[in-house]
Amino acid sequence: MSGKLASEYPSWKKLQQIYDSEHTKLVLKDLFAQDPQRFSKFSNEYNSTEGPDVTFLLDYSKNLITEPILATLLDLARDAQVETFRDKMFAGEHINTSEDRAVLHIALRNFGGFSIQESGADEVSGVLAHMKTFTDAVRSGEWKGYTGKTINTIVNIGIGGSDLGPVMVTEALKKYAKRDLTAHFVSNIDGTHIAETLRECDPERTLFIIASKTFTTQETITNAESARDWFLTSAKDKAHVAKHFVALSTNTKAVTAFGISSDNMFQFWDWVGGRYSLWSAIGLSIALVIGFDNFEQLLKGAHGMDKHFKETPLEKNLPVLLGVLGIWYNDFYGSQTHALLPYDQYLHKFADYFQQGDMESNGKTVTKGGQRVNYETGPIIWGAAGTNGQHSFYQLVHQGTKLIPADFIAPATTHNPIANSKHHRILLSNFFAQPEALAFGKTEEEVKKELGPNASEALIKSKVFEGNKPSNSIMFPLLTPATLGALIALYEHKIFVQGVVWGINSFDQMGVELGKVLAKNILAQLEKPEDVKGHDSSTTGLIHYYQKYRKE
Ligand SMILES: O=P(O)(O)OC[C@H]1O[C@@H](O)[C@@H](O)[C@@H](O)[C@@H]1O
Repeated sequence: MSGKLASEYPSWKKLQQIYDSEHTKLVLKDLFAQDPQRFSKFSNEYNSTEGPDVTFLLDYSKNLITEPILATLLDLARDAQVETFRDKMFAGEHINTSEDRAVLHIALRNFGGFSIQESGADEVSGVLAHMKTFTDAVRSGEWKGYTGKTINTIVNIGIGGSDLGPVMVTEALKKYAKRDLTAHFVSNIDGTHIAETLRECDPERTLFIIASKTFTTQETITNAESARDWFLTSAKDKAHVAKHFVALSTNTKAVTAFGISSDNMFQFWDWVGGRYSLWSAIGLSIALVIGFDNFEQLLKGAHGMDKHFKETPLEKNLPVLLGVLGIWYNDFYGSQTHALLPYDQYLHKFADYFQQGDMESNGKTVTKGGQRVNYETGPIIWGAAGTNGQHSFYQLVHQGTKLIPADFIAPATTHNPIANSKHHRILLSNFFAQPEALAFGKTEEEVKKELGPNASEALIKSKVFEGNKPSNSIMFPLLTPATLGALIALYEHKIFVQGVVWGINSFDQMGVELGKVLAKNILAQLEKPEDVKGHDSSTTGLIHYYQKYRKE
């Protein structure tokens, strides 16, 4: 991000030459055969140096790299000044240039004393204390609803970054959940979402958490108003709203205007990006579900990874390694997507979460300086929890025409060792087998041997696995709050590294604006066909069709 396009760096040019001349020779089967030390060379164990013990293994040996290629990829990180920009982020410099903001999710989990000057950074511990007091009161039953009953249901109303993090983490840490507190998450403007949720709620025992950084997001405010109307149908008196509605926001004025008292508002700051906000007050639903101490462990685990990212040389720096490996496929192999494949049911929302985390951050076409890039930026992120994916899309990953790099993620120990951990052993055997199959495939010779002399040529060909499909494997002892925190921070920083190399601003999201503006304009035209003006014939035709058939 030195004002240049990434493709102008000497290291980028060198990588292109290496790709052109060597990629056909980069065959995992041969690379492993040639070097018995390949695993130990291309794997790293992470051990936290601060806070709770967190450890995991990153095995990146099944990538289409050699030592010189990796060294050149790391040169690319150096040419792009990744370390300088990382240090600027940690110091609170306004690296989100288009919005003139600092990028300080690391300040929300700063238990080890990074010195950060930005205003608001010194208020974090106060908000955490507020969250703790509130969380303890609700969970202990001390906080009562308007008829004196305890809270047994929470409904987080938010969208995007004000929804996906809490959803993913409460699912991931369900083992730590207070089971007699039900959590719902309403995000979609589709009235079905709030209507179906409210069917399961008792107004006397439900707490609504209105989560919106701006407190102007149409979906969230509309859902919150409908929730308030529903609540007041039973509670009647507006004064009761105080016991049942809290807000998580940076916008005190709008929160107060909604009718939520500032005592029931949990603050955060403009330097917390929506997709990096689960560590802030936006995490209140997480703290309510798993308890404040576990929430703090999550934060501390992330802080450990922040330290690792800040202090570890590039060669051993895990977010940097993941970042540059992704660039190798995205920009030189032409891979369009990257799959996140956790072999842990608790992580079933992990890919959904990083769809926003990665694609909203790095789905950009112009550099910070306003130049159009002449290379690919952010990959399409997708995935599902294993082994479900194996019975669905893995066919294409194994035998389709596309190269899909993937991260396999799994815990060594399960929280649910039912049937003497038989389930977990089967799960893990698949976690080990899939990357192996992807990397090494199955040759025509092997298939022929298996099928015998009478097999047709076509059948033989259909059973060949070309292999040579790259993957990373991440394994940790057990999915604890601290481990999850470290894992999320690992991917956050990977996204950062890639954004710096591509020279883009990973921290704005201008691309979500146009659709919002057009929808607002159309909303005002929906009543009468003669009001529908200023559109192309397709949009006009669609609106007219709606107007013909709607029943309201
Ligand atoms: O938290 P609020 O302000 O409601 O925003 C919710 C979401 O809105 C979207 O349009 C994006 O900008 C996201 O980054 C953001 O997380």
